[in-house]
Amino acid sequence: MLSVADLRKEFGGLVAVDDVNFEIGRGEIVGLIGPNGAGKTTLFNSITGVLQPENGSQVTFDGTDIVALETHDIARRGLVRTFQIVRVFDEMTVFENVMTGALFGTDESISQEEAEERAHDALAFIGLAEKAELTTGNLPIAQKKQLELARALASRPNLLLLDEIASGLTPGEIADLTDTIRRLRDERGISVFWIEHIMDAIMGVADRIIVLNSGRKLAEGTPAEIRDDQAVVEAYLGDEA
Ligand SMILES: Nc1ncnc2c1ncn2[C@@H]1O[C@H](COP(=O)(O)OP(=O)(O)OP(=O)(O)O)[C@@H](O)[C@H]1O
Repeated sequence: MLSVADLRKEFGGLVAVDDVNFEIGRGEIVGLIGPNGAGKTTLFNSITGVLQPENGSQVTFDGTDIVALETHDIARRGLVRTFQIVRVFDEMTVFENVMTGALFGTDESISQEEAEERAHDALAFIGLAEKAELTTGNLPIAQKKQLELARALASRPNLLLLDEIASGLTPGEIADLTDTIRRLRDERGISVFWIEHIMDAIMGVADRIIVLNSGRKLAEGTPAEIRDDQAVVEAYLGDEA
């Protein structure tokens, strides 16, 4: 469903993403790991229209070339992301935040009632229904992260891009979050592409892992293959795992 070919992004003389190629299939959970500065966030930004990649980069989503499209246009086609630093609106209620996803994330024009239904459904699925009327700014970080997921879900994504959603959470919260992400795939058919530094979060749930190092794809394989890959251990996992 997502096909990336020869993706390249430079900042001045620095090649942050260096001719990267990969595909993500329908219903897959794919992890993206690598050391700080490897180019993971730049790769996400180049796919989602936040950054314009270099000429010759190809990004195709469900058969459509999305390289030149704007972020909101890409989101409306079903490719939706969360951010490393949560970007929920603190002064709004939890429900109002999820409504922004339901109303603005989707390609169809839907009624207020339909949007409210989608928002309630997303909150219930993520396990935040009881918090719907609380002011977002007062939520603990784990619930803000759940809220980001609920807002993304309310916009009916086909592919969800998660940027370090497990950071700052306790092991118990990470286990709950991982379970939710697995359910999003199993029960809603949503594919997931997930940047993560916390190996316990990603290794147990990913079908496949892509490793970036200095902008290049260093390895790609099942979690077991990646753990055993000598080049990956030397570049990254030796410190992290
Ligand atoms: N807007 C920018 N302008 C200049 N250089 C940038 C910019 N954004 C990122 N970089 C550089 O590009 C490289 C890749 O950064 P990026 O943030 O994509 O890495 P990352 O793998 O996401 O790192 P982390 O795990 O720390 O989030 C780094 O050398 C970084 O300093």
